[in-house]
Amino acid sequence: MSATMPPALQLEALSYAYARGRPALQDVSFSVPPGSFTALLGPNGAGKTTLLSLVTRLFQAPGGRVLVCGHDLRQAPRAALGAMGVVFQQLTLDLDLTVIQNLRYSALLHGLSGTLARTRIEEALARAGLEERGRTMVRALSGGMRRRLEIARGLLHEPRLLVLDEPTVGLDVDSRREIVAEVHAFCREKGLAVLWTTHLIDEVWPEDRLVVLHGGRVRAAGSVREVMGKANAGSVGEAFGALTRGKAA
Ligand SMILES: Nc1ncnc2c1ncn2[C@@H]1O[C@H](COP(=O)(O)OP(=O)(O)OP(=O)(O)O)[C@@H](O)[C@H]1O
Repeated sequence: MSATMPPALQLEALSYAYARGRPALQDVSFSVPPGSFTALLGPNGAGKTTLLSLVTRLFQAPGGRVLVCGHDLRQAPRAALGAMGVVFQQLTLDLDLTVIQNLRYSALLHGLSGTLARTRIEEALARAGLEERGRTMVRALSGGMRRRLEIARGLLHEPRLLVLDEPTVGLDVDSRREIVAEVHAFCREKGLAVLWTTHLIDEVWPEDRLVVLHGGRVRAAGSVREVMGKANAGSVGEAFGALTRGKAA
């Protein structure tokens, strides 16, 4: 990875408040280095989904900056969003279309057609382990298969950054473990940067980057070892407990 490459994602001083209540995010800054797996770990209500809504431009922060591979989301939204694949927390597949129809529709939205689209769809089917299921209605797939399909769909346009909002919610233990391992492997093999939000400490691997969010604030960010050091903890679980104890200010 080139030392001059900009971060895959850079967040600078992001804050956000819903109409009622206290701010959901306060002065959030961190970056996702190119090719890294960065886990955004926070308990329920920490602000993870709100943060991803700012990163995907569903919401606009009143100040601060979001840069995707060096592209400012506000100044150059097409370039910024084009460099990013997204997997939202809620399923966004059409259950009454086939696997291939869902992929083809997304390919078209990304401007992919003809042979290129067919090649990318074949790659996506293979990546999701759904080669034999292309003509199956999504409704007939298991939860794990649907998630794999969504992840493969998010990679159709070959983004350099993939952001996922608690992608294992609702999956059984085996599917969850497999999907966590697959995305880690893909990140390592293809140099894809990943921002993975979760509240589950066992989804964080020792070589990951880690950002701990609590009460809308970044409590610690860095390598897993650095975050554990900051919390004076012997494990990710201990660090998470120490950094998220009590009410956030
Ligand atoms: N539409 C909304 N209107 C008002 N407050 C909201 C809204 N959505 C979220 N919040 C509040 O903003 C804060 C952050 O919520 P958010 O959903 O971003 O957290 P989260 O870390 O994704 O939590 P979870 O793991 O439960 O999804 C919480 O206090 C939540 O109650």
